[in-house]
Amino acid sequence: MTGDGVRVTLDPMTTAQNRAVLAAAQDRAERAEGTPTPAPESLRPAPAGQWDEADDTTGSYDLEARGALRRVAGLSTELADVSEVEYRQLRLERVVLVGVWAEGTQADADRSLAELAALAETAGSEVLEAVSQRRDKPDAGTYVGSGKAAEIRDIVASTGADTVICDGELTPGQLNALEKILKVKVVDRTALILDIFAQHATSREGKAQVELAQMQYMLPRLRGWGESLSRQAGGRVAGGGGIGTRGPGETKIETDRRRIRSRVSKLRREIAGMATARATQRSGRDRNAVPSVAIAGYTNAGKSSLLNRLTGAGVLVENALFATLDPTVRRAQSPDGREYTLTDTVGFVRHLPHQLVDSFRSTLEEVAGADLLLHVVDGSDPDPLGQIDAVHVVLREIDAAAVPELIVVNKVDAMTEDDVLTLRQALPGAVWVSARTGEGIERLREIVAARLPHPDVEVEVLVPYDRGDLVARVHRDGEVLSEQHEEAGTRLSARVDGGLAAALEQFAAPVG
Ligand SMILES: Nc1nc2c(ncn2[C@@H]2O[C@H](COP(=O)(O)OP(=O)(O)OP(=O)(O)O)[C@@H](O)[C@H]2O)c(=O)[nH]1
Ligand SMILES: [Mg+2]
Repeated sequence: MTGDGVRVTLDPMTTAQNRAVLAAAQDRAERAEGTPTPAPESLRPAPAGQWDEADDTTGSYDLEARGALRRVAGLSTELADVSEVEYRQLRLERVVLVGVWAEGTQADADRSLAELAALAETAGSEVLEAVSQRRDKPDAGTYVGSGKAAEIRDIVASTGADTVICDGELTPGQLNALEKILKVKVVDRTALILDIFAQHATSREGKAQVELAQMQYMLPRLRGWGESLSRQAGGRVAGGGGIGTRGPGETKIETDRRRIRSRVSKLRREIAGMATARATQRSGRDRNAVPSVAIAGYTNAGKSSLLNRLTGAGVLVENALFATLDPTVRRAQSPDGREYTLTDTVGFVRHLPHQLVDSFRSTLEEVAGADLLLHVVDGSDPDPLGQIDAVHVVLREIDAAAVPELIVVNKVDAMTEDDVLTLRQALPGAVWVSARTGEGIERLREIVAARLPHPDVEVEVLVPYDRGDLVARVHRDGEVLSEQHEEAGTRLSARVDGGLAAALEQFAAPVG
């Protein structure tokens, strides 16, 4: 059955986040419009004031570099390899969004499309229109019903869109059938998220992980893309001179398949190698019994901002989805002087493509292996509880559900008092902070310190003055209960872990 169609013109003022993402996208689009010859322009630094004000708590240098890279990367649509082409052409396209709304309220459906819009804009597209349809379930053949498809075809024609983005993961058959009707390229939410990851990956490991996910997405869809590409010859794909002209024939598809399969195995091997190196570093930290705290949460919740606020790390902060892909580990210190590590990680999203969860598994082990999880929630989002649920789904997938969790509601500066009151009832154990203003950060530091695993051996020692190194270690890794300077040395009463207790044994002193 075909239900009622709802045509939504996205109100860019719905949420502050959406507004800011829109502004950033418009900014990008304007800059791109003024650059008919992208190469020289892209090498010029962005004018001052274009980005968040430059300060080392926002990693603004990285942001600038990313903006420049993004445009240089646009040139790579000239690559002849179909497997490299398909993911690099979403940016700066003019898109129509299409959602099927099968469950939940109208508000849920609107939020889902608003998120799709934010994703599209993060990828560099310009959103012209958003349409959603109420149905029991997506149409098996064409995702939306056939009547709706015809309506969307008219919208595409009248707005001059060159791409339609569907809010789900579509089968190759659905993508194909829709392209036949709409006469423009159709991509799904999974491809869109993969595209953003591809644009944001910077490290060798991150790039390999994204490419692996892309290849796995690509493999079953190869034929579909081939057909659509050949039919689109001479189409309006932005910046893609020649992309549409290379429809691979049957043999080419077979060759591509083989090539992708062998690339997949190679990438798996590479990623496994890099994961081993990281595991070695991690076990080094474990041996020294440095407790580890992982920051996780929905994308754009303010995880990197919080890391910067707690450690002055200078990690990239951007009002864009999936700004962070690589884990950053920084040392932090509790108010009582103990050291621990804080790790910033990739953000999660509703229906995070399983290909990405799979290929980022080794990175996400940082979360699963942590002693404490700071689950950062954007309190100013319209649906913080929905975001928490989505994060829990991913945490279960990566076997991190058992890690002790501390919910940190961020962006309280952007919340109304009413919102705070409502959310407080739903989240009684949460800590309330603003990474931006610093509000609540000291309290957070104290709570984190209290939740760190406690060293469990109590010692009473008299350490001679020439072993100041040991005293320093007790301060750094243990918990000092009392300290006195006596003639023969420093008398310490402290709680430490087993390793340190063994090193201190020779200086054991009777309580006195
Ligand atoms: N109003 C307000 N905005 C904040 C706060 N913390 C972060 N932001 C903004 O939220 C946006 C996202 O911040 P990030 O720190 O990059 O968020 P993230 O969770 O690391 O995002 P991803 O790495 O993309 O998943 C940026 O525009 C920040 O300036 C806060 O306490 N208050
Ligand atoms: Mg981040």
